[in-house]
Amino acid sequence: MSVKQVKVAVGVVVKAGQILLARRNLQQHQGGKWEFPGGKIEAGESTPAALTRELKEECDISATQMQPLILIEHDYGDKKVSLDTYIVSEFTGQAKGLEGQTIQWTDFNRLAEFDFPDANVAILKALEAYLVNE
Ligand SMILES: Nc1nc2c([nH]c(=O)n2[C@H]2C[C@H](O)[C@@H](COP(=O)(O)OP(=O)(O)OP(=O)(O)O)O2)c(=O)[nH]1
Ligand SMILES: [Mg+2]
Repeated sequence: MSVKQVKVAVGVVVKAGQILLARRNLQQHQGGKWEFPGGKIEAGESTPAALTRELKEECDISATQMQPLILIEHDYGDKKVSLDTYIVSEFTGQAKGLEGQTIQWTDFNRLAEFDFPDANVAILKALEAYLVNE
């Protein structure tokens, strides 16, 4: 049996204390859940390059500053993911959902109200620690 494994670049985009969320389309893996924008890293591509490309493709923003937050390995059973997660602290452009997905800016302290994929629990913990020390 082959289990799909993908390397994903994930961006926690922060602006004026708010965080950018996108809702995964229903037909996707983990469909209907909220996520931090991002996508698969292509062969030979660095994580920052992949994240910059995905943020432009999905949300129409150009990231200009990012730093690593945490690398999460998670097994969903039907798919294994490695989420190389960065904080995107500066960007240009105005975010919009270019792939039909709903996007939303939210305060950090309201993130618990959103239904995220299981792998994101560890991202939220790391983000809390990051924001406390900022
Ligand atoms: N972008 C993103 N993906 C996440 C998060 N949490 C989480 O478990 N994932 C998982 C869901 C997917 O299995 C994978 C992201 O893949 P993707 O967005 O590039 O791929 P996709 O499902 O849209 O598939 P594709 O059509 O692009 O091939 O990582 C998150 O916060 N952001
Ligand atoms: Mg994606």
